[in-house]
Amino acid sequence: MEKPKFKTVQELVASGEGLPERYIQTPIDDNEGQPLNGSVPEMDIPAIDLNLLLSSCEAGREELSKLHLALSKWGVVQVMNHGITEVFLDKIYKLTKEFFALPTEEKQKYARDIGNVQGYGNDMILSDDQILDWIDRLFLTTYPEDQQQLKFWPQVPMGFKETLHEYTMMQQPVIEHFFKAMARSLELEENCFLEMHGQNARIDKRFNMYPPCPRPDKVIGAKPHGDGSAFTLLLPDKDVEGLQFLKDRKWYEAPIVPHTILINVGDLMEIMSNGIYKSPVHRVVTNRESERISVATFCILCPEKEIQPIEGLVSEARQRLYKTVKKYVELYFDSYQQGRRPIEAALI
Ligand SMILES: O=C(O)CCC(=O)C(=O)O
Ligand SMILES: [Fe+2]
Repeated sequence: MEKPKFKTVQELVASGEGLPERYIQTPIDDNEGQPLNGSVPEMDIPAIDLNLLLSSCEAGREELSKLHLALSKWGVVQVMNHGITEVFLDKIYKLTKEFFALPTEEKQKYARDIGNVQGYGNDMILSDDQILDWIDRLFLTTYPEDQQQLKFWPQVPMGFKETLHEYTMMQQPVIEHFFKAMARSLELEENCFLEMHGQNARIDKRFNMYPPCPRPDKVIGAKPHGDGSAFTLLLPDKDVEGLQFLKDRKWYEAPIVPHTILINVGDLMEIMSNGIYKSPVHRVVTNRESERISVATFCILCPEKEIQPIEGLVSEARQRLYKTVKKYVELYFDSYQQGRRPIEAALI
């Protein structure tokens, strides 16, 4: 199949050509005229103990209310005690860094095809007037197995494929626990989200690389967006900040807490929770000095399943806010690149 003609940001930097116009943001109204790299306060999100969340002791109940508070206020928590070892998480970071450090020709072996999101490349270009994000990425569906496109799974660095497979398997119990904990924190039957989630729920992974940028005041790493997932497990860079969340029209920096997993609510959970848990808008800013990497895991519900607010969360006092949606992911990709929030299309 024909490969798209693109230059990744890493190639652009290496070519020394200077900064193309296409990366320069025109003023955007939600940053209230602030330079993109202005300093912002840190958000006060709690670290939640995943093990404790499912325990019925007093401490477990307290943990559930901490979860409820954080997800309704920010839509984000740091999760500790998730059962994935520090050594293993470090291996994921190391392999991701090594992949992006490979020569261009090697990475291009995994370049995505036109019309396919899976594979290696720069920001997806969907229209001529789109302002591009300062990001290169490798996007892979890792579960279920019949949706994997193994030709995009890097052969080098050695062990990448196996580790990725192992990581996906290790995440399954974390995902299941988190779905159950969210249900319990909303006083729902603990399997209700998992049942809506469906057997063929998909897990997508995005390895993100943000090279150092000559104009962090005018160029963005990832434009403001909410995730189209049920929720996202994120390993943000361990040393380099840049991830910010929007709350009440103000940006806040996500703290770096090594070896925790940052979990943010996605649009699908916002719909299922009838808006109680928020899918937060977030962005990534760039900096002049350091590259930044992150690894995002998106839990996507089976696209054929209908998603709607859980009955127990609709009442006279809390009217139903969202329509029933199907194939949300397709709708998502179209709106996302046009800078619109796809979830608005689901509002009643
Ligand atoms: O790089 C990050 O920290 C966040 C990436 C992100 O928001 C995404 O991949 O959806
Ligand atoms: Fe995101």
